[in-house]
Amino acid sequence: MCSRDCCSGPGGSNRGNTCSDKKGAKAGSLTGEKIIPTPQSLLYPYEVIEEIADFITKGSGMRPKIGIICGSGLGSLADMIQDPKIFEYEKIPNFPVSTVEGHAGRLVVGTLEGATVMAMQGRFHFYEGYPLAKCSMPVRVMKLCGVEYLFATNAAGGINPRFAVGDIMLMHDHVNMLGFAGNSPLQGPNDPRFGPRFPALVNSYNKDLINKAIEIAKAMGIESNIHVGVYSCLGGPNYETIAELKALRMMGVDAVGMSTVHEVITARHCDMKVFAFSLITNKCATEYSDKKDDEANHDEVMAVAKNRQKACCELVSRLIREIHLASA
Ligand SMILES: O=P(O)(O)O[C@H]1O[C@H](CO)[C@@H](O)[C@H]1O
Ligand code: HPA
Repeated sequence: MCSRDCCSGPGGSNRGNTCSDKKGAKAGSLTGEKIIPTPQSLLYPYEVIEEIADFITKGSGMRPKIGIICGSGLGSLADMIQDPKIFEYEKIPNFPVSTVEGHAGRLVVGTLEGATVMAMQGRFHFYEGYPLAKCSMPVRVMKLCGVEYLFATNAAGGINPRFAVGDIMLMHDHVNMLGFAGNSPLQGPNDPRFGPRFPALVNSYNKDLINKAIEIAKAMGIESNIHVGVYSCLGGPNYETIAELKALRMMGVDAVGMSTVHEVITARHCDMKVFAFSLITNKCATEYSDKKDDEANHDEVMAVAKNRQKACCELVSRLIREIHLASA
């Protein structure tokens, strides 16, 4: 089974759900040929993930314990890493490439507050044209590199009216809208070496880490900018309509974005501890208005992330320090 970008990602000549490398399968087309569905989990068999993980652990000489995914404009989280070994995505075998502004496209391995860490400076989104299994494949790579804790960060729109731009929402749950639409990174045959066929997702977001983060926020004096809430991932790349935002709010969603949930599902499936937060980069309007200011835009998202990167970096580094000290 082919796992290369030719079959399943932006720039690939055979995008969609077909694979001309598959024995006996014809490349599909929209002109009447048979379309061969490629189960998402077959895109990256265990052995391919293992090869990528070997490439990183051998290339860096490290087995990182904590994995970080940098959200839009939050690449500075990876810049904190000391003695970094940097792997450009395009030079990692079988790795996708980043196509979104604010996602540099490199994996950084090194130490942070004494802990060995690896950070994705650039994540993959469904709207880039990648299947979910491909978007979250690096989480499995992290697992096989030795990672036990996933720190997933994102930029998100605040739906909860109490949230202000620049606040940080610690995720304690999610509503998986892509899942509602029948999409999962775990679709296809299950490989039990990663985890069970039917993983439970209650308690996905580690409560101890949330509590520690709240304590850290108090010590940093940013307690009033910290919330605990529910994130929802939509497919994007368009931002939401007012009616969608109203519906999400009625469902108990506090912040909305286009990422993270499939990474968390993949991490929980392989039994990682998860800590995740959303930087609220814009307030989502839930009432109709003619004001242009009410419309989300990626430049604003990036600008707010840049302004708040210091606080995000401090929160992450202090939490990593606590994890490291507790395990030392
Ligand atoms: O979730 P991250 O990658 O932080 O990025 C968020 O910001 C982008 C939209 O401005 C979308 O990609 C959305 O998901
Ligand atoms: O308002 C938003 N909606 C979806 N994704 C986002 N990422 C940042 N802000 C937003």
